[in-house]
Amino acid sequence: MPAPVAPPAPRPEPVVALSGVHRRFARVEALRGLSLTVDPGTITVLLGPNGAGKTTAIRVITGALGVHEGSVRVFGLDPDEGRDGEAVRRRCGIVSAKPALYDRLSGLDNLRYAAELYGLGWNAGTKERVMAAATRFGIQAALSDQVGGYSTGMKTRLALSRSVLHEPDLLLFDEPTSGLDPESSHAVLSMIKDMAADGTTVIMCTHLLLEAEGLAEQVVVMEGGLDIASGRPTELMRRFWPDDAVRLGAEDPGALDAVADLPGVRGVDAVPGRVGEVDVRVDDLRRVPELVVALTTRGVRLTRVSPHERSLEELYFAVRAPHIGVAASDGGLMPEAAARPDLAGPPPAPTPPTRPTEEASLR
Ligand SMILES: Nc1ncnc2c1ncn2[C@@H]1O[C@H](COP(=O)(O)OP(=O)(O)OP(=O)(O)O)[C@@H](O)[C@H]1O
Repeated sequence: MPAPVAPPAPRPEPVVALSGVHRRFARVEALRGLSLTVDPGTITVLLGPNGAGKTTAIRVITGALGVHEGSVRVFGLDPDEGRDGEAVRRRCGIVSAKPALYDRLSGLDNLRYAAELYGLGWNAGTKERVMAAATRFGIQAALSDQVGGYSTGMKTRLALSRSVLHEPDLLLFDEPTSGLDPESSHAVLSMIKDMAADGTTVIMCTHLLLEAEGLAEQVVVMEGGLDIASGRPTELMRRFWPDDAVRLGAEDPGALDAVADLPGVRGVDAVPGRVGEVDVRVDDLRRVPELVVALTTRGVRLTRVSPHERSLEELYFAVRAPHIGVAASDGGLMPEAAARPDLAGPPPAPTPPTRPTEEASLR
């Protein structure tokens, strides 16, 4: 008798659940129906052009901003000031893009003040926490200096130290590596990973797609106050590009035309900026040796055969393409899109995607 199949584990209670959230400022509707779910212990990265609503979303989650419509739940509570705001904020650590610090105070006094605000008191245990946080973020040697003399990176490190003093369950970072040198950025990102590995939930905004690549368990691409796509990067990539692809290069670029007619080939895409290379979409990567043999038998001298892994950058531009009036290229990167870092005014009506057949499922 076959063993009974165990029912799937229930999904854990989300740490953050936003549903149909609208937030308006005088003339701008910064959030136009944003929905977002964040599971415990995961890293969610909010991506999107300037003005997409990322910072507003973070401020709504922390209760710094109320909403005009929709529902916001953080740890199952309403973070609005008049409701459970204080209870929510006690469990959150926040680092904004330009952290507010007291320039005239020393780093230590800034941390001490924050510890007192968190209700930790100033005792041996708190002092130990302060030193541990400052050491973790590499700012301990400068703690007695006035913060006004800190570099941008030192200020960010101090703000990061401050954000973890009360051992929050949810960390919200708005461009945490902005202004940091590569070494410091690397250190900060690996600390964020460590904290998530320890069970802390992290939500972060960044414009640096490479940075998000190694970090995001969930990406949320925002545009005009809405989430236009969200999910695990690998799942989103599979939705956009259901086929596996292999990149081929040849000494004679024209020789690669032959590949389109070979068995199992579903399409061939030029690689922007790389003459003599193409991405070949196949029904199964196990076809690749066959393709190589077929091409070499026809006298094609191959210079490159490598699986083509999609990057988060390609995904980002593919997701945004219909919103900026540039069709998603099968080759991935769209220089036209890269040259338009922001939209002036509301996005044009979406154009049908050329490849992503499941685009309709992306909001
Ligand atoms: N306090 C405010 N008063 C008026 N408008 C605001 C305010 N805060 C945000 N906005 C507007 O709301 C929209 C979304 O802004 P938001 O800062 O959330 O975007 P963002 O995605 O974080 O942008 P960036 O990547 O530039 O930081 C923008 O049009 C912005 O001008």
